[in-house]
Amino acid sequence: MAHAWGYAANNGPDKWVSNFPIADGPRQSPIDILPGGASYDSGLKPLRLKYDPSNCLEILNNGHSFQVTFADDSDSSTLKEGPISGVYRLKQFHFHWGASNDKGSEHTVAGTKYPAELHLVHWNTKYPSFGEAASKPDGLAVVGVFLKIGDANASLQKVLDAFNDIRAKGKQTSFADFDPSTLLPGCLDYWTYDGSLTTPPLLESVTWIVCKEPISVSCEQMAKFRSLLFSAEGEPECCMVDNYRPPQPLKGRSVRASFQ
Ligand SMILES: COc1ccc(C[C@H]2SC(=O)NC2=O)c(OC)c1
Ligand SMILES: [Zn+2]
Repeated sequence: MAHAWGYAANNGPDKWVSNFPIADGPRQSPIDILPGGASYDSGLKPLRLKYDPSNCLEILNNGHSFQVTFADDSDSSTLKEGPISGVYRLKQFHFHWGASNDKGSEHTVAGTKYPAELHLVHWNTKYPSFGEAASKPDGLAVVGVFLKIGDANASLQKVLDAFNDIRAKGKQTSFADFDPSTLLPGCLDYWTYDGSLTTPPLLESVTWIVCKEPISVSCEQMAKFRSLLFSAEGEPECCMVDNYRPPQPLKGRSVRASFQ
């Protein structure tokens, strides 16, 4: 029977190690980013992101978050340069958020938690597929973007408007013609470090690229995130909130900054 991990007291992040021992591994994510402890690396290139809205396929509630999935059978939506070498294809994006605005992000910055965090997941095309890449040390590159309470985000609203069709676990609906670059901050300064998936199987295959500048989200939009359910139709309703893993030990890793 597949292990039913989650974010509750009985199956949450502190319990994952029993079925996924790598949870105590040397390069786990997320981490608390200390700007003073990051070293500026002038060799780091600007992020080169190119997304084709026509690759956008669907939006689904997977019981842990919601994700927007992209066609990844060509190099039309890619991440290049930055800290990586080669070409990484966009596979999906999803979010993590809290029950209240004082928590929700996975990465933190000098202990500061943001109300939510966006993850744009890309896989290295030196491998034949996303599944293959997910098990390789240089297989994945995830761009993380913090969300900060402020003005309503018009681009994010397009995603939230699809929520009525995916309220329960397992629900999905078509979602087309969306450009994820409209969810990026104006400034693409970033921190980067070697890490892992932040959910089981917690594979240590992610080059993390965390943007310094947040994007905005309104209080009303955060309430919409919290209207989703961890539970499937017909099950007792359980609000999808606090679907974040707390920061993990750095274990000697260095964090580099693309900016001074
Ligand atoms: C088996 O492959 C997987 C499994 C889970 C995730 C999602 C995790 S990883 C992250 O950054 N945030 C999350 O919620 C994944 O994403 C790359 C890849
Ligand atoms: Zn994530």
